[in-house]
Amino acid sequence: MSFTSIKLEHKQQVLHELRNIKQQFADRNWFPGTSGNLSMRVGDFTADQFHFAITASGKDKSVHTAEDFLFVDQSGAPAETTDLKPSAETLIHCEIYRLTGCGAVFHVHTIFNNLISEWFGENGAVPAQGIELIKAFNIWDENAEISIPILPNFAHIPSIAELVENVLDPAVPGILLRNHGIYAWGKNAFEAKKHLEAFEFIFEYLYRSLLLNKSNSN
Ligand SMILES: CSCCC(=O)C(=O)COP(=O)(O)O
Ligand SMILES: [Zn+2]
Repeated sequence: MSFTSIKLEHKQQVLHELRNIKQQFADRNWFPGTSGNLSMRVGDFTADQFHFAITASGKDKSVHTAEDFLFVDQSGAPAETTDLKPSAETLIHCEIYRLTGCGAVFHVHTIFNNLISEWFGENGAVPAQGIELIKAFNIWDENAEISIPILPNFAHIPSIAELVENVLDPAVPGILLRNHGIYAWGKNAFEAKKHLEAFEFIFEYLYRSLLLNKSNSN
C-alpha cells in the first residue's frame, strides 16, 4: 500500500492518539532530557512495505508543537517532504514492525529500566517470575517466568537494529537496551502502553526486591 493511498483521516487519528500518549508519558517524566521516542503504524502491513508516524528527533517531548511527528516508510525514510528528522532510533522501530507486524512501538528511558538493564546486563536478559503484571502480556500461568532480552547499547544504531531479530521473543513484547531504555510494542497504542506500564512495574518491583534482599542479608 502506497503512503498516498492511506486515508488522511486515518493519519490524523494516529497523530491524535500519539499526541495523547506523549502527553501522558511526559506527565510521568518518562522523557527526561529529550529522551524517548514513540511510533504508530498507519495503513496496511506487509514485511516489505509499511509506514508509521514517529517522533521527530531531539525534541522536547513534554511540549506540543506542529512539528512533533513525521511519517516514515519501512526503511525509516520520510514518506513525505519535510525538514523534520525522524528519531535517531527509527531503525529499531522499523525492525520491530518488520518482525512483529505490531501497531505501535514506545521507547522510554527511566531510572528503573536503566538500573535493572545494567544489573542483569552481563546475562543478556532480565528474569522475572511470579509477578502479577506478567499477565499484562497475556501470560496467565501460575508463577509464570519470563525473560526480557537486553541488547548492548551501541552508539551505532544499525548495529543494535540488526541484533533485534536474534533476541525478539514473540511472547515478550519488549527489549531493553543496556543502561539506555526499553522498547515495548503491541497490536495498537492501547496494548503497547499496557505492555510498557507492565514492564516498568516489573523493573521497579525487581529493583526494590533486590534492595530488600540485600538489606535482609546485612
Ligand atoms: C537524549 S537521550 C539520547 C537519544 C535517545 O536515546 C532517545 O531516545 C531520543 O532520541 P530521539 O532522536 O528519538 O529524540
Ligand atoms: Zn533512547
